[in-house]
Amino acid sequence: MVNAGDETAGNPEPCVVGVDFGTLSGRAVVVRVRDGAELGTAEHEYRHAVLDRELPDGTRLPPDWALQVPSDYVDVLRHAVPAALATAGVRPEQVIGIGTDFTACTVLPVLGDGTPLCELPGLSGRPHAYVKLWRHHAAQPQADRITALAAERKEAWLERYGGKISSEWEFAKALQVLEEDPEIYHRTERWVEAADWIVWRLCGTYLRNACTAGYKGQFQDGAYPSRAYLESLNPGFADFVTDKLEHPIGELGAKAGHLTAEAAAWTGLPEGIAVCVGNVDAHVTAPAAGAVEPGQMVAIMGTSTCHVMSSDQQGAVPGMCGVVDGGILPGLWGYEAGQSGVGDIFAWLVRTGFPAAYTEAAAALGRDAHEHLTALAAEQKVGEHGLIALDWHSGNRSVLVDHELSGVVVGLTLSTRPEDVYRALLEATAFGTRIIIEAFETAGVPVRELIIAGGLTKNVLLMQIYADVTRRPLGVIGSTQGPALGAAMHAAVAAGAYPDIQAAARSMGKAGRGAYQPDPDRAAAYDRLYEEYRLLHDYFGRGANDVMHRLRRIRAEASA
Ligand SMILES: Nc1ncnc2c1ncn2[C@@H]1O[C@H](COP(=O)(O)OP(=O)(O)O)[C@@H](O)[C@H]1O
Ligand SMILES: O=C(CO)[C@H](O)[C@H](O)COP(=O)(O)O
Repeated sequence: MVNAGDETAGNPEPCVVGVDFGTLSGRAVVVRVRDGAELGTAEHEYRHAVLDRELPDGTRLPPDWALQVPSDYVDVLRHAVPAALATAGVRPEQVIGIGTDFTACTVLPVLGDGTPLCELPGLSGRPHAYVKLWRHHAAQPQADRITALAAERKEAWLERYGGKISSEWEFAKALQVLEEDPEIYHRTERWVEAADWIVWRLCGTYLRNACTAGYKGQFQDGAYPSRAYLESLNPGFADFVTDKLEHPIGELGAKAGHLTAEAAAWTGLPEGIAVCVGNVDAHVTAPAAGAVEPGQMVAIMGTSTCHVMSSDQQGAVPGMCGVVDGGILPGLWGYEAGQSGVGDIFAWLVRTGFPAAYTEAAAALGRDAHEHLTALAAEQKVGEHGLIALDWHSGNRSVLVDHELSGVVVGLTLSTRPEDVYRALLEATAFGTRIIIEAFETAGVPVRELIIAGGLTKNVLLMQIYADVTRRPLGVIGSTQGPALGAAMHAAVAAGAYPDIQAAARSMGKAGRGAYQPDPDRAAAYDRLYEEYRLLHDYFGRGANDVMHRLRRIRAEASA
Protein backbone atom coordinates (compact mmCIF):
# COMPACT_ATOMS: atom_id res chain seq x y z
CA MET A 1 0.00 0.00 0.00
CA VAL A 2 1.19 3.51 -0.81
CA ASN A 3 0.82 6.24 1.78
CA ALA A 4 -0.01 9.46 0.03
CA GLY A 5 0.31 11.69 3.06
CA ASP A 6 3.57 13.49 2.23
CA GLU A 7 3.29 13.02 -1.46
CA THR A 8 -0.07 14.74 -1.64
CA ALA A 9 0.60 17.43 0.95
CA GLY A 10 1.93 19.99 -1.52
CA ASN A 11 0.25 18.67 -4.63
CA PRO A 12 -2.98 16.98 -3.71
CA GLU A 13 -3.92 14.55 -6.41
CA PRO A 14 -7.53 13.59 -7.13
CA CYS A 15 -8.70 10.43 -5.39
CA VAL A 16 -11.87 8.35 -5.37
CA VAL A 17 -13.45 6.15 -2.73
CA GLY A 18 -14.80 2.67 -3.41
CA VAL A 19 -16.95 0.83 -0.88
CA ASP A 20 -17.48 -2.92 -1.19
CA PHE A 21 -20.52 -4.22 0.73
CA GLY A 22 -19.76 -7.93 1.25
CA THR A 23 -21.58 -10.72 3.06
CA LEU A 24 -20.24 -9.99 6.54
CA SER A 25 -18.60 -6.58 6.31
CA GLY A 26 -18.07 -3.49 4.21
CA ARG A 27 -14.62 -2.41 3.02
CA ALA A 28 -13.69 1.11 1.92
CA VAL A 29 -10.62 1.94 -0.14
CA VAL A 30 -9.20 5.32 -1.12
CA VAL A 31 -7.67 5.15 -4.59
CA ARG A 32 -5.54 7.61 -6.53
CA VAL A 33 -7.21 8.42 -9.85
CA ARG A 34 -3.99 8.72 -11.83
CA ASP A 35 -2.75 5.15 -11.40
CA GLY A 36 -5.11 3.21 -9.15
CA ALA A 37 -2.72 3.23 -6.18
CA GLU A 38 -4.63 2.04 -3.12
CA LEU A 39 -3.75 4.62 -0.50
CA GLY A 40 -5.78 3.41 2.46
CA THR A 41 -8.43 0.85 3.37
CA ALA A 42 -10.69 0.12 6.32
CA GLU A 43 -13.25 -2.56 7.11
CA HIS A 44 -16.38 -2.44 9.23
CA GLU A 45 -18.18 -5.64 10.21
CA TYR A 46 -21.97 -5.66 10.13
CA ARG A 47 -23.25 -5.65 13.69
CA HIS A 48 -25.96 -8.21 12.90
CA ALA A 49 -23.88 -10.20 10.37
CA VAL A 50 -26.30 -12.64 8.67
CA LEU A 51 -29.61 -13.43 10.40
CA ASP A 52 -30.06 -17.10 9.54
CA ARG A 53 -31.48 -18.47 12.77
CA GLU A 54 -33.40 -15.63 14.38
CA LEU A 55 -34.28 -11.95 14.15
CA PRO A 56 -32.69 -9.48 16.60
CA ASP A 57 -35.80 -9.85 18.82
CA GLY A 58 -35.42 -13.66 18.95
CA THR A 59 -38.12 -14.53 16.36
CA ARG A 60 -37.03 -17.90 14.94
CA LEU A 61 -36.30 -18.29 11.22
CA PRO A 62 -36.91 -21.45 9.17
CA PRO A 63 -34.05 -23.27 7.36
CA ASP A 64 -32.54 -21.65 4.25
CA TRP A 65 -33.31 -18.11 5.37
CA ALA A 66 -30.62 -15.42 5.31
CA LEU A 67 -31.53 -11.84 6.24
CA GLN A 68 -29.66 -8.65 6.97
CA VAL A 69 -30.29 -5.35 8.74
CA PRO A 70 -30.06 -2.26 6.49
CA SER A 71 -28.73 0.11 9.16
CA ASP A 72 -25.59 -2.08 9.25
CA TYR A 73 -24.80 -0.86 5.73
CA VAL A 74 -25.07 2.79 6.77
CA ASP A 75 -22.69 2.04 9.64
CA VAL A 76 -20.08 1.06 7.04
CA LEU A 77 -20.37 4.54 5.53
CA ARG A 78 -20.03 6.10 8.97
CA HIS A 79 -17.03 4.07 10.11
CA ALA A 80 -15.09 2.49 7.23
CA VAL A 81 -15.00 5.53 4.92
CA PRO A 82 -13.57 8.00 7.46
CA ALA A 83 -11.14 5.34 8.70
CA ALA A 84 -9.91 4.62 5.16
CA LEU A 85 -9.42 8.36 4.55
CA ALA A 86 -7.44 8.68 7.76
CA THR A 87 -5.23 5.68 6.89
CA ALA A 88 -4.61 7.07 3.43
CA GLY A 89 -3.54 10.43 4.74
CA VAL A 90 -5.77 11.98 2.10
CA ARG A 91 -7.63 15.23 2.68
CA PRO A 92 -11.38 15.04 2.02
CA GLU A 93 -11.14 17.81 -0.63
CA GLN A 94 -8.99 15.50 -2.76
CA VAL A 95 -11.88 13.05 -3.18
CA ILE A 96 -13.88 13.67 -6.35
CA GLY A 97 -16.27 10.73 -6.28
CA ILE A 98 -17.56 7.68 -4.43
CA GLY A 99 -18.64 4.35 -5.92
CA THR A 100 -20.14 1.28 -4.31
CA ASP A 101 -20.65 -2.38 -5.04
CA PHE A 102 -22.87 -4.85 -3.26
CA THR A 103 -23.62 -8.52 -3.00
CA ALA A 104 -26.62 -9.41 -5.15
CA CYS A 105 -29.40 -10.26 -5.36
CA THR A 106 -29.66 -8.71 -1.91
CA VAL A 107 -33.04 -7.03 -1.85
CA LEU A 108 -35.35 -5.23 0.56
CA PRO A 109 -38.90 -3.88 0.88
CA VAL A 110 -39.09 -0.12 1.41
CA LEU A 111 -41.56 2.76 1.43
CA GLY A 112 -41.56 5.29 -1.40
CA ASP A 113 -38.97 7.41 0.45
CA GLY A 114 -36.60 4.46 0.93
CA THR A 115 -37.46 3.67 4.56
CA PRO A 116 -36.92 -0.08 5.10
CA LEU A 117 -40.08 -1.84 6.31
CA CYS A 118 -38.16 -3.52 9.15
CA GLU A 119 -37.58 -0.04 10.64
CA LEU A 120 -41.32 0.76 10.81
CA PRO A 121 -43.06 0.58 14.20
CA GLY A 122 -44.53 -2.87 14.78
CA LEU A 123 -42.64 -4.61 11.94
CA SER A 124 -39.31 -5.44 13.57
CA GLY A 125 -40.54 -8.95 14.41
CA ARG A 126 -41.64 -9.76 10.83
CA PRO A 127 -38.96 -11.71 8.90
CA HIS A 128 -40.27 -10.64 5.50
CA ALA A 129 -39.74 -6.96 6.42
CA TYR A 130 -35.94 -7.44 6.42
CA VAL A 131 -33.28 -7.49 3.69
CA LYS A 132 -33.15 -10.86 1.93
CA LEU A 133 -29.46 -11.61 1.46
CA TRP A 134 -28.22 -13.17 -1.81
CA ARG A 135 -27.93 -16.50 -0.05
CA HIS A 136 -31.50 -16.54 1.24
CA HIS A 137 -32.53 -19.78 -0.48
CA ALA A 138 -36.03 -20.28 0.95
CA ALA A 139 -37.81 -19.15 -2.22
CA GLN A 140 -36.89 -22.30 -4.17
CA PRO A 141 -40.54 -23.43 -4.57
CA GLN A 142 -41.38 -20.02 -6.07
CA ALA A 143 -38.30 -20.16 -8.32
CA ASP A 144 -39.32 -23.61 -9.58
CA ARG A 145 -42.77 -22.30 -10.53
CA ILE A 146 -41.30 -19.20 -12.18
CA THR A 147 -39.09 -21.40 -14.35
CA ALA A 148 -41.75 -24.01 -15.13
CA LEU A 149 -44.34 -21.42 -16.19
CA ALA A 150 -41.80 -19.52 -18.31
CA ALA A 151 -40.84 -22.76 -20.06
CA GLU A 152 -44.49 -23.67 -20.62
CA ARG A 153 -45.26 -20.23 -22.08
CA LYS A 154 -41.99 -20.22 -24.06
CA GLU A 155 -41.02 -16.87 -22.57
CA ALA A 156 -38.13 -15.55 -24.68
CA TRP A 157 -36.23 -14.21 -21.67
CA LEU A 158 -35.76 -17.65 -20.09
CA GLU A 159 -32.89 -18.51 -22.44
CA ARG A 160 -31.00 -15.40 -21.26
CA TYR A 161 -30.86 -17.05 -17.83
CA GLY A 162 -29.58 -20.41 -19.00
CA GLY A 163 -33.08 -21.92 -18.86
CA LYS A 164 -33.60 -21.54 -15.10
CA ILE A 165 -34.55 -18.71 -12.76
CA SER A 166 -32.80 -18.76 -9.40
CA SER A 167 -34.36 -18.62 -5.95
CA GLU A 168 -31.71 -15.98 -5.17
CA TRP A 169 -33.26 -13.37 -7.48
CA GLU A 170 -35.78 -10.53 -7.23
CA PHE A 171 -38.93 -12.23 -8.56
CA ALA A 172 -38.67 -15.45 -6.53
CA LYS A 173 -37.95 -13.54 -3.32
CA ALA A 174 -40.81 -11.07 -3.88
CA LEU A 175 -43.26 -13.86 -4.69
CA GLN A 176 -42.28 -15.57 -1.45
CA VAL A 177 -43.17 -12.38 0.45
CA LEU A 178 -46.57 -12.18 -1.27
CA GLU A 179 -47.37 -15.82 -0.54
CA GLU A 180 -46.10 -15.95 3.04
CA ASP A 181 -46.77 -12.45 4.41
CA PRO A 182 -49.24 -10.62 2.15
CA GLU A 183 -49.47 -7.65 4.51
CA ILE A 184 -45.74 -6.94 4.17
CA TYR A 185 -46.05 -7.40 0.42
CA HIS A 186 -48.88 -4.88 0.21
CA ARG A 187 -47.06 -2.35 2.40
CA THR A 188 -43.96 -2.60 0.16
CA GLU A 189 -43.87 0.43 -2.10
CA ARG A 190 -40.52 -0.34 -3.77
CA TRP A 191 -38.68 -3.67 -4.00
CA VAL A 192 -35.09 -2.42 -4.06
CA GLU A 193 -31.67 -3.99 -4.53
CA ALA A 194 -29.42 -3.06 -1.60
CA ALA A 195 -26.93 -1.98 -4.31
CA ASP A 196 -29.36 0.79 -5.27
CA TRP A 197 -30.64 1.48 -1.76
CA ILE A 198 -27.16 2.48 -0.54
CA VAL A 199 -26.71 4.84 -3.51
CA TRP A 200 -30.15 6.29 -2.70
CA ARG A 201 -28.89 6.90 0.87
CA LEU A 202 -25.74 8.56 -0.48
CA CYS A 203 -27.23 10.95 -3.04
CA GLY A 204 -30.98 11.01 -2.41
CA THR A 205 -31.77 9.60 -5.87
CA TYR A 206 -33.21 6.17 -6.56
CA LEU A 207 -31.99 4.58 -9.80
CA ARG A 208 -31.99 0.88 -10.60
CA ASN A 209 -28.53 -0.10 -11.81
CA ALA A 210 -28.36 -1.84 -15.18
CA CYS A 211 -26.41 -4.77 -13.73
CA THR A 212 -28.82 -6.02 -11.08
CA ALA A 213 -31.84 -5.03 -13.18
CA GLY A 214 -30.56 -7.38 -15.89
CA TYR A 215 -29.10 -10.27 -13.91
CA LYS A 216 -31.37 -10.32 -10.89
CA GLY A 217 -34.47 -8.45 -12.11
CA GLN A 218 -35.04 -10.29 -15.40
CA PHE A 219 -34.92 -6.99 -17.36
CA GLN A 220 -34.07 -7.88 -20.96
CA ASP A 221 -34.34 -5.87 -24.18
CA GLY A 222 -36.01 -3.02 -22.29
CA ALA A 223 -38.76 -5.08 -20.67
CA TYR A 224 -39.61 -7.11 -17.57
CA PRO A 225 -41.69 -10.31 -17.65
CA SER A 226 -45.19 -9.41 -18.81
CA ARG A 227 -48.26 -8.75 -16.67
CA ALA A 228 -50.00 -11.77 -18.22
CA TYR A 229 -47.14 -14.05 -17.22
CA LEU A 230 -47.06 -12.68 -13.65
CA GLU A 231 -50.84 -13.01 -13.34
CA SER A 232 -50.61 -16.69 -14.31
CA LEU A 233 -47.97 -17.17 -11.65
CA ASN A 234 -50.21 -15.70 -8.97
CA PRO A 235 -53.08 -13.26 -9.64
CA GLY A 236 -51.91 -11.11 -6.72
CA PHE A 237 -48.51 -10.77 -8.40
CA ALA A 238 -49.85 -9.37 -11.68
CA ASP A 239 -48.85 -5.76 -10.97
CA PHE A 240 -45.58 -6.46 -9.17
CA VAL A 241 -43.50 -4.82 -11.90
CA THR A 242 -45.58 -1.67 -12.30
CA ASP A 243 -46.37 -1.23 -8.60
CA LYS A 244 -43.07 -2.08 -6.94
CA LEU A 245 -40.18 -2.74 -9.30
CA GLU A 246 -40.12 -0.61 -12.44
CA HIS A 247 -37.97 2.48 -12.09
CA PRO A 248 -35.48 4.47 -14.23
CA ILE A 249 -32.30 2.51 -14.94
CA GLY A 250 -28.82 3.98 -14.45
CA GLU A 251 -25.96 2.81 -16.67
CA LEU A 252 -22.85 1.39 -14.97
CA GLY A 253 -20.25 4.08 -14.30
CA ALA A 254 -22.79 6.89 -14.72
CA LYS A 255 -23.36 9.54 -12.08
CA ALA A 256 -26.45 8.81 -9.98
CA GLY A 257 -26.28 12.17 -8.21
CA HIS A 258 -24.26 14.19 -5.74
CA LEU A 259 -23.34 13.38 -2.15
CA THR A 260 -25.96 14.82 0.20
CA ALA A 261 -25.12 16.88 3.29
CA GLU A 262 -26.30 13.97 5.47
CA ALA A 263 -24.06 11.43 3.71
CA ALA A 264 -21.17 13.93 3.73
CA ALA A 265 -21.52 14.08 7.52
CA TRP A 266 -21.52 10.25 7.74
CA THR A 267 -18.48 9.75 5.54
CA GLY A 268 -16.39 12.88 6.09
CA LEU A 269 -16.36 13.42 2.30
CA PRO A 270 -17.23 16.75 0.65
CA GLU A 271 -20.91 17.39 -0.03
CA GLY A 272 -21.73 17.45 -3.73
CA ILE A 273 -19.08 15.03 -5.07
CA ALA A 274 -20.17 12.49 -7.70
CA VAL A 275 -21.95 9.36 -6.52
CA CYS A 276 -21.77 6.50 -9.00
CA VAL A 277 -24.71 4.30 -10.01
CA GLY A 278 -24.80 1.07 -7.95
CA ASN A 279 -23.06 -2.10 -9.08
CA VAL A 280 -22.35 -5.69 -8.04
CA ASP A 281 -19.22 -6.99 -6.27
CA ALA A 282 -18.37 -9.53 -8.93
CA HIS A 283 -19.03 -7.35 -11.94
CA VAL A 284 -16.98 -4.33 -10.78
CA THR A 285 -14.04 -6.66 -10.18
CA ALA A 286 -13.64 -7.53 -13.87
CA PRO A 287 -12.16 -4.15 -14.88
CA ALA A 288 -10.26 -4.00 -11.58
CA ALA A 289 -8.52 -7.20 -12.73
CA GLY A 290 -7.87 -5.59 -16.12
CA ALA A 291 -10.39 -7.91 -17.80
CA VAL A 292 -11.85 -5.66 -20.47
CA GLU A 293 -11.40 -7.94 -23.50
CA PRO A 294 -13.86 -10.61 -24.68
CA GLY A 295 -13.22 -14.08 -23.26
CA GLN A 296 -11.38 -13.02 -20.10
CA MET A 297 -13.22 -14.84 -17.33
CA VAL A 298 -12.75 -13.51 -13.80
CA ALA A 299 -13.64 -15.83 -10.91
CA ILE A 300 -14.19 -13.80 -7.76
CA MET A 301 -13.59 -16.33 -5.02
CA GLY A 302 -14.66 -15.64 -1.46
CA THR A 303 -17.69 -16.73 0.52
CA SER A 304 -19.06 -17.78 -2.87
CA THR A 305 -17.59 -17.63 -6.35
CA CYS A 306 -18.94 -15.55 -9.21
CA HIS A 307 -17.63 -16.10 -12.71
CA VAL A 308 -18.02 -13.02 -14.88
CA MET A 309 -16.95 -12.63 -18.48
CA SER A 310 -17.63 -10.25 -21.33
CA SER A 311 -17.97 -11.57 -24.84
CA ASP A 312 -18.73 -10.27 -28.30
CA GLN A 313 -20.84 -13.39 -28.85
CA GLN A 314 -24.31 -13.92 -27.50
CA GLY A 315 -24.88 -17.53 -26.52
CA ALA A 316 -27.31 -19.58 -24.48
CA VAL A 317 -25.17 -21.26 -21.82
CA PRO A 318 -27.26 -23.81 -19.93
CA GLY A 319 -27.35 -23.04 -16.21
CA MET A 320 -25.51 -19.74 -16.34
CA CYS A 321 -26.87 -16.96 -14.13
CA GLY A 322 -27.48 -14.75 -17.08
CA VAL A 323 -26.29 -12.82 -20.09
CA VAL A 324 -26.95 -9.10 -20.13
CA ASP A 325 -26.15 -6.57 -22.83
CA GLY A 326 -23.57 -4.25 -21.25
CA GLY A 327 -24.01 -6.07 -17.92
CA ILE A 328 -20.30 -5.74 -17.10
CA LEU A 329 -18.78 -3.50 -19.77
CA PRO A 330 -20.59 -1.26 -22.23
CA GLY A 331 -20.82 -2.70 -25.74
CA LEU A 332 -20.26 -6.35 -24.82
CA TRP A 333 -22.47 -9.19 -23.65
CA GLY A 334 -21.79 -9.73 -19.95
CA TYR A 335 -22.04 -13.32 -18.71
CA GLU A 336 -22.34 -14.44 -15.10
CA ALA A 337 -22.23 -17.90 -13.56
CA GLY A 338 -21.39 -18.96 -10.05
CA GLN A 339 -21.05 -21.31 -7.11
CA SER A 340 -23.13 -20.35 -4.07
CA GLY A 341 -20.78 -21.89 -1.56
CA VAL A 342 -16.97 -21.88 -1.71
CA GLY A 343 -15.20 -20.20 1.24
CA ASP A 344 -18.45 -20.80 3.13
CA ILE A 345 -17.98 -24.55 2.70
CA PHE A 346 -14.38 -24.45 3.94
CA ALA A 347 -15.64 -22.38 6.89
CA TRP A 348 -18.26 -25.06 7.61
CA LEU A 349 -15.53 -27.67 7.99
CA VAL A 350 -13.47 -25.38 10.21
CA ARG A 351 -16.56 -24.79 12.37
CA THR A 352 -17.67 -28.39 12.63
CA GLY A 353 -14.64 -30.61 11.94
CA PHE A 354 -11.62 -28.98 13.55
CA PRO A 355 -10.82 -30.93 16.72
CA ALA A 356 -9.27 -29.44 19.86
CA ALA A 357 -5.89 -31.07 19.15
CA TYR A 358 -5.79 -29.29 15.79
CA THR A 359 -6.66 -25.97 17.42
CA GLU A 360 -3.70 -26.37 19.78
CA ALA A 361 -1.31 -27.41 17.01
CA ALA A 362 -2.41 -24.52 14.80
CA ALA A 363 -1.98 -22.03 17.64
CA ALA A 364 1.50 -23.35 18.39
CA LEU A 365 2.45 -22.81 14.74
CA GLY A 366 0.83 -19.37 14.58
CA ARG A 367 -1.64 -20.45 11.90
CA ASP A 368 -5.38 -19.94 11.69
CA ALA A 369 -7.54 -23.01 11.08
CA HIS A 370 -7.66 -22.55 7.29
CA GLU A 371 -3.90 -22.09 7.09
CA HIS A 372 -3.33 -25.15 9.26
CA LEU A 373 -5.62 -27.45 7.28
CA THR A 374 -4.23 -26.10 4.03
CA ALA A 375 -0.64 -26.74 5.10
CA LEU A 376 -1.49 -30.32 6.11
CA ALA A 377 -3.50 -30.91 2.94
CA ALA A 378 -0.63 -29.59 0.80
CA GLU A 379 1.54 -32.54 1.88
CA GLN A 380 -0.68 -34.99 -0.02
CA LYS A 381 -0.51 -36.28 -3.57
CA VAL A 382 -3.57 -35.94 -5.79
CA GLY A 383 -6.07 -38.66 -4.88
CA GLU A 384 -4.20 -39.80 -1.76
CA HIS A 385 -7.11 -39.02 0.59
CA GLY A 386 -9.41 -41.37 -1.33
CA LEU A 387 -12.29 -38.89 -1.33
CA ILE A 388 -14.54 -37.09 -3.75
CA ALA A 389 -16.93 -34.35 -2.67
CA LEU A 390 -19.81 -32.36 -4.10
CA ASP A 391 -19.63 -28.64 -3.26
CA TRP A 392 -23.36 -28.09 -2.77
CA HIS A 393 -23.57 -27.20 0.93
CA SER A 394 -25.21 -23.92 -0.12
CA GLY A 395 -27.00 -25.47 -3.08
CA ASN A 396 -25.88 -25.33 -6.69
CA ARG A 397 -26.02 -22.02 -8.53
CA SER A 398 -24.46 -23.05 -11.85
CA VAL A 399 -25.10 -25.13 -13.83
CA LEU A 400 -27.92 -26.95 -12.04
CA VAL A 401 -29.58 -23.87 -10.46
CA ASP A 402 -31.02 -25.80 -7.55
CA HIS A 403 -30.64 -24.63 -3.98
CA GLU A 404 -32.25 -27.74 -2.54
CA LEU A 405 -29.19 -29.80 -3.45
CA SER A 406 -26.75 -30.47 -0.63
CA GLY A 407 -23.14 -31.46 0.03
CA VAL A 408 -21.62 -34.95 -0.28
CA VAL A 409 -18.31 -36.54 0.70
CA VAL A 410 -17.76 -40.06 -0.66
CA GLY A 411 -14.97 -42.34 0.54
CA LEU A 412 -14.91 -41.58 4.27
CA THR A 413 -13.18 -44.24 6.39
CA LEU A 414 -12.10 -44.47 10.00
CA SER A 415 -8.69 -43.15 8.88
CA THR A 416 -10.04 -40.03 7.20
CA ARG A 417 -8.60 -36.87 8.77
CA PRO A 418 -9.90 -33.29 8.77
CA GLU A 419 -7.22 -32.20 6.29
CA ASP A 420 -8.37 -34.96 3.90
CA VAL A 421 -11.91 -33.66 3.91
CA TYR A 422 -10.66 -30.07 3.67
CA ARG A 423 -8.63 -30.91 0.57
CA ALA A 424 -11.53 -32.82 -0.98
CA LEU A 425 -13.72 -29.75 -0.48
CA LEU A 426 -11.12 -27.43 -2.06
CA GLU A 427 -10.98 -29.81 -5.02
CA ALA A 428 -14.77 -30.09 -5.28
CA THR A 429 -15.06 -26.34 -5.76
CA ALA A 430 -12.40 -26.51 -8.49
CA PHE A 431 -14.34 -29.27 -10.24
CA GLY A 432 -17.46 -27.09 -9.98
CA THR A 433 -15.59 -24.28 -11.75
CA ARG A 434 -14.45 -26.69 -14.48
CA ILE A 435 -18.07 -27.75 -15.07
CA ILE A 436 -18.96 -24.08 -15.55
CA ILE A 437 -16.08 -23.35 -17.95
CA GLU A 438 -16.98 -26.42 -20.01
CA ALA A 439 -20.62 -25.30 -20.15
CA PHE A 440 -19.52 -21.97 -21.70
CA GLU A 441 -17.22 -23.57 -24.23
CA THR A 442 -19.75 -26.23 -25.21
CA ALA A 443 -22.29 -23.47 -25.82
CA GLY A 444 -19.86 -21.74 -28.18
CA VAL A 445 -18.80 -18.94 -25.84
CA PRO A 446 -15.01 -19.24 -25.62
CA VAL A 447 -13.18 -18.73 -22.33
CA ARG A 448 -9.75 -17.45 -23.39
CA GLU A 449 -8.26 -16.61 -20.03
CA LEU A 450 -8.97 -17.33 -16.37
CA ILE A 451 -8.18 -14.67 -13.77
CA ILE A 452 -8.83 -15.12 -10.06
CA ALA A 453 -9.76 -12.36 -7.62
CA GLY A 454 -11.17 -12.26 -4.11
CA GLY A 455 -10.13 -13.27 -0.62
CA LEU A 456 -9.32 -16.89 -1.52
CA THR A 457 -6.40 -15.86 -3.75
CA LYS A 458 -4.32 -15.94 -0.57
CA ASN A 459 -4.60 -19.75 -0.47
CA VAL A 460 -1.72 -20.87 -2.68
CA LEU A 461 -2.69 -24.57 -2.57
CA LEU A 462 -6.22 -23.72 -3.67
CA MET A 463 -4.93 -21.62 -6.58
CA GLN A 464 -2.63 -24.41 -7.75
CA ILE A 465 -5.49 -26.93 -7.54
CA TYR A 466 -7.60 -24.63 -9.77
CA ALA A 467 -4.76 -24.39 -12.32
CA ASP A 468 -4.31 -28.18 -12.32
CA VAL A 469 -8.03 -29.05 -12.40
CA THR A 470 -8.91 -26.57 -15.16
CA ARG A 471 -5.63 -27.23 -17.03
CA ARG A 472 -5.23 -23.45 -17.46
CA PRO A 473 -2.69 -20.87 -16.39
CA LEU A 474 -4.26 -18.69 -13.71
CA GLY A 475 -3.83 -14.96 -13.52
CA VAL A 476 -4.32 -13.46 -10.10
CA ILE A 477 -5.50 -9.89 -9.63
CA GLY A 478 -2.84 -7.60 -8.17
CA SER A 479 -5.09 -6.26 -5.43
CA THR A 480 -6.55 -7.70 -2.24
CA GLN A 481 -9.48 -5.29 -2.55
CA GLY A 482 -10.68 -6.10 -6.08
CA PRO A 483 -14.36 -5.17 -5.63
CA ALA A 484 -13.65 -1.95 -3.72
CA LEU A 485 -11.02 -1.00 -6.31
CA GLY A 486 -13.52 -1.71 -9.09
CA ALA A 487 -16.13 0.43 -7.34
CA ALA A 488 -13.57 3.24 -7.02
CA MET A 489 -12.73 2.96 -10.73
CA HIS A 490 -16.41 3.32 -11.61
CA ALA A 491 -16.49 6.38 -9.33
CA ALA A 492 -13.60 7.88 -11.33
CA VAL A 493 -15.65 7.44 -14.51
CA ALA A 494 -18.76 8.93 -12.84
CA ALA A 495 -16.67 11.92 -11.72
CA GLY A 496 -15.50 12.48 -15.31
CA ALA A 497 -11.83 11.57 -14.75
CA TYR A 498 -12.00 8.86 -17.46
CA PRO A 499 -14.31 8.65 -20.47
CA ASP A 500 -15.27 5.03 -19.78
CA ILE A 501 -14.44 2.06 -17.58
CA GLN A 502 -12.10 0.55 -20.18
CA ALA A 503 -9.95 3.69 -20.04
CA ALA A 504 -10.06 3.63 -16.24
CA ALA A 505 -9.01 -0.06 -16.30
CA ARG A 506 -5.95 0.73 -18.44
CA SER A 507 -4.65 3.20 -15.84
CA MET A 508 -6.11 1.95 -12.58
CA GLY A 509 -6.63 -1.83 -13.08
CA LYS A 510 -4.38 -4.45 -11.44
CA ALA A 511 -4.06 -7.27 -13.94
CA GLY A 512 -1.93 -10.22 -12.92
CA ARG A 513 -1.10 -12.81 -15.54
CA GLY A 514 0.16 -16.40 -15.43
CA ALA A 515 0.71 -16.57 -11.69
CA TYR A 516 0.04 -20.34 -11.54
CA GLN A 517 0.81 -22.89 -14.27
CA PRO A 518 -0.91 -26.29 -14.49
CA ASP A 519 1.29 -29.27 -13.76
CA PRO A 520 0.72 -31.99 -16.41
CA ASP A 521 1.00 -34.95 -14.01
CA ARG A 522 -1.33 -33.50 -11.40
CA ALA A 523 -3.71 -32.38 -14.14
CA ALA A 524 -3.87 -35.94 -15.48
CA ALA A 525 -4.53 -37.30 -11.98
CA TYR A 526 -7.29 -34.73 -11.54
CA ASP A 527 -8.89 -35.73 -14.85
CA ARG A 528 -9.68 -39.12 -13.30
CA LEU A 529 -11.18 -37.56 -10.18
CA TYR A 530 -13.12 -35.07 -12.29
CA GLU A 531 -14.80 -37.95 -14.12
CA GLU A 532 -15.95 -39.27 -10.72
CA TYR A 533 -17.18 -35.77 -9.78
CA ARG A 534 -19.17 -35.53 -13.02
CA LEU A 535 -20.78 -38.91 -12.36
CA LEU A 536 -21.90 -37.87 -8.87
CA HIS A 537 -22.89 -34.41 -10.11
CA ASP A 538 -25.25 -35.82 -12.72
CA TYR A 539 -26.51 -38.64 -10.52
CA PHE A 540 -27.59 -36.42 -7.63
CA GLY A 541 -28.15 -33.23 -9.58
CA ARG A 542 -30.05 -34.27 -12.67
CA GLY A 543 -32.80 -36.41 -11.22
CA ALA A 544 -31.37 -39.98 -11.20
CA ASN A 545 -31.56 -39.95 -7.42
CA ASP A 546 -33.67 -37.25 -5.83
CA VAL A 547 -32.59 -38.13 -2.29
CA MET A 548 -31.44 -34.55 -1.51
CA HIS A 549 -34.89 -33.15 -2.19
CA ARG A 550 -36.57 -35.93 -0.23
CA LEU A 551 -34.30 -35.28 2.76
CA ARG A 552 -35.32 -31.61 2.73
CA ARG A 553 -38.96 -32.60 2.85
CA ILE A 554 -38.31 -35.01 5.73
CA ARG A 555 -36.41 -32.24 7.55
CA ALA A 556 -39.22 -29.77 7.00
CA GLU A 557 -41.80 -32.24 8.33
CA ALA A 558 -39.65 -33.11 11.32
CA SER A 559 -39.09 -29.49 12.28
CA ALA A 560 -42.66 -28.33 11.56
N1 LIG B 1 -6.82 -19.42 4.12
C1 LIG B 1 -8.05 -19.64 3.67
N2 LIG B 1 -8.27 -20.62 2.78
C2 LIG B 1 -9.50 -20.87 2.30
N3 LIG B 1 -10.60 -20.17 2.65
C3 LIG B 1 -10.43 -19.18 3.53
C4 LIG B 1 -9.18 -18.87 4.10
N4 LIG B 1 -9.35 -17.83 4.95
C5 LIG B 1 -10.66 -17.51 4.92
N5 LIG B 1 -11.32 -18.31 4.06
C6 LIG B 1 -12.75 -18.24 3.67
O1 LIG B 1 -12.88 -17.09 2.85
C7 LIG B 1 -14.21 -16.59 2.92
C8 LIG B 1 -14.21 -15.06 2.94
O2 LIG B 1 -13.74 -14.58 1.72
P1 LIG B 1 -13.63 -13.02 1.42
O3 LIG B 1 -13.25 -12.86 0.00
O4 LIG B 1 -12.72 -12.43 2.42
O5 LIG B 1 -15.10 -12.49 1.75
P2 LIG B 1 -16.38 -12.14 0.85
O6 LIG B 1 -16.61 -13.24 -0.09
O7 LIG B 1 -17.50 -12.00 1.83
O8 LIG B 1 -16.06 -10.86 0.15
C9 LIG B 1 -14.82 -17.18 4.16
O9 LIG B 1 -15.86 -18.03 3.74
C10 LIG B 1 -13.68 -17.99 4.82
O10 LIG B 1 -14.16 -19.21 5.30
O1 LIG C 1 -24.19 -13.44 -6.61
C1 LIG C 1 -23.54 -12.47 -6.34
C2 LIG C 1 -23.20 -11.51 -7.40
O2 LIG C 1 -23.99 -11.71 -8.52
C3 LIG C 1 -23.13 -12.23 -4.93
O3 LIG C 1 -22.86 -10.90 -4.74
C4 LIG C 1 -22.04 -13.06 -4.44
O4 LIG C 1 -22.22 -14.39 -4.70
C5 LIG C 1 -21.75 -12.83 -2.96
O5 LIG C 1 -20.46 -12.51 -2.94
P1 LIG C 1 -19.38 -12.88 -1.84
O6 LIG C 1 -19.08 -14.32 -1.99
O7 LIG C 1 -18.21 -12.03 -2.27
O8 LIG C 1 -19.94 -12.49 -0.52
